[in-house]
Amino acid sequence: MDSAATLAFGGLAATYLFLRFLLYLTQDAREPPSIVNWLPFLSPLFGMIGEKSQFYLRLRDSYNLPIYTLRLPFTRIYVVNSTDLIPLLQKQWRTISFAAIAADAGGLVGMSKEAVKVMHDDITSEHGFSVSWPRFIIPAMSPGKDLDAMNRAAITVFATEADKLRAQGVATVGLGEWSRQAMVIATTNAVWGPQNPYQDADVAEAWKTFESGFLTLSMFPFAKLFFPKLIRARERAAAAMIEYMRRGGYKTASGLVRKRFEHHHDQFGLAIDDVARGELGNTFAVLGNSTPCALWLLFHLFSDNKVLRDVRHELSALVQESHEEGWDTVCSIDLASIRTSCPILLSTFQETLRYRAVNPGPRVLVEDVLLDGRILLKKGSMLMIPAPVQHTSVLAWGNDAGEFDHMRFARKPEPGRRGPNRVAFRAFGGGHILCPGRHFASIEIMALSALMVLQFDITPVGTSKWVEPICKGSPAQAGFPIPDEDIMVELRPRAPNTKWQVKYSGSDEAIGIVSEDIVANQE
Ligand code: HEM
Repeated sequence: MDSAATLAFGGLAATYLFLRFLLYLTQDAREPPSIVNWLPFLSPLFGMIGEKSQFYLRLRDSYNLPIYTLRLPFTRIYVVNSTDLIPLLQKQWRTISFAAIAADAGGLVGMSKEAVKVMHDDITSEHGFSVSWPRFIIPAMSPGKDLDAMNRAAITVFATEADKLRAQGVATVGLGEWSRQAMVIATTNAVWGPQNPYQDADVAEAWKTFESGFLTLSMFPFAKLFFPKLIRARERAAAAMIEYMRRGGYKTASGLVRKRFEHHHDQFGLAIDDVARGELGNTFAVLGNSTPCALWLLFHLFSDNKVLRDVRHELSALVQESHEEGWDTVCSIDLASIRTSCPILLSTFQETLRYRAVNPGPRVLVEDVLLDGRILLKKGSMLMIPAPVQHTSVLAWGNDAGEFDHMRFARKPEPGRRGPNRVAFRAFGGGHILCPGRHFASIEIMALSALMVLQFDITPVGTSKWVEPICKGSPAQAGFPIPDEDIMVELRPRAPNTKWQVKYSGSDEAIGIVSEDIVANQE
């Protein structure tokens, strides 16, 4: 070895030893054990980027720890495996904060410095902006007339889309693209009302571009210089939303948007343009999970004949037939009845959420926390409760945790078979950070699926065999995996000369999907 090589090798070895020592020195013995340190501060990054949610499953199975630390450059992440720790963590919602993450998104959607400051003020108090708004909108998103109006608006779009497809006869579509478009139009119409800016395909496309680069923007401090395309897309969507707000579009929007306006503008004094940019942030919550979730439910319903048969049987009982000149049959359905009369569809939906959700459940420590009087979590760190870790836990779900069982949530308790574990069901979050859109999204996605199951046969193009989609390129921030290639399918109307009359009458009771709603329904 020549002296230059010796010097380089010596330098590397010294740096390595120094970094290992730094790791040791800065890790408190009461913190969760730090793992994956073969290349200090960098090796966890390789796993997180390369393996995505599979990384956390591998670490759970290899190390068998209730909670562990991943050390990264300038930060650390505590990753939770143990279901038993979740209630303890949820009690500390002020200091193990989701609001702090939501507040950081203000800058990314281009809100003013004043607005971003308001979002960060009193971050641990229920009177602060970022903690109080999710509570403030709950009445508009809970069972009642506002929620019914939203679901009705979405279902009107689905019924029209189904009519258009039936009129085409056999249609060939990409299932992902078709369901995404139907969900985007239905959901955004339901949320932003008759003046919905996303009705303009150009604005919807700009939003899609911005969404795909959101994580990139959040990671690079000089994003404006390096990613002009993303910034242009954001500004295109922002301009449309600002115009919508200035024209008073929110006045005819859903209760959700009206409540947000009242909270952000009337109570906290945000400027109209900032409120509008806030709606870009809201679009992540509104569309991010529901669109891919709808695809996966359709996939599970149509790719397994048994599931399709069971769900179709259940739904067919809700259809009333009559006759009208020019039609073989007129079929009428009130989709409000799927909430109470379709336990197998509901169970298939819940199982789809359990089996497919990959949300990382991120939180930020805004203060030091001594969990259970023994586990130290340090201020400034991140904490994650990855949904797939909970959803595949054999302890929580039994030996068949790795299998898709469409009856899992519908079956009566049986000796020797574990029932659903509600704490380990993380698709909608839990405790204080529980998705307020869950009632709307559940009805909406099941309604779309119900119409498709009743009206169409769907088969992959050129074969009757469905293939599990590969999702290697799915974006890291996606709440559900996005397939690398679309699933090309043929949609064939089951009874071509049938007229469909679809309505949604509404309901005052929540569907029991998360434990918080099941308890509330029983009270
Ligand atoms: C299948 C569809 C959906 C899923 C799986 C889902 C999932 C989630 C999850 C997991 C969280 C909490 C984040 C966490 O624990 O880390 C959340 C929060 C939220 N979701 Fe959803 N969501 C869905 C649809 C919707 C829809 C349609 C809306 C609005 C119309 C919505 C509005 C929100 C809001 C506003 C929050 C923030 C709550 C807070 O800050 O406390 N979601 N969602």
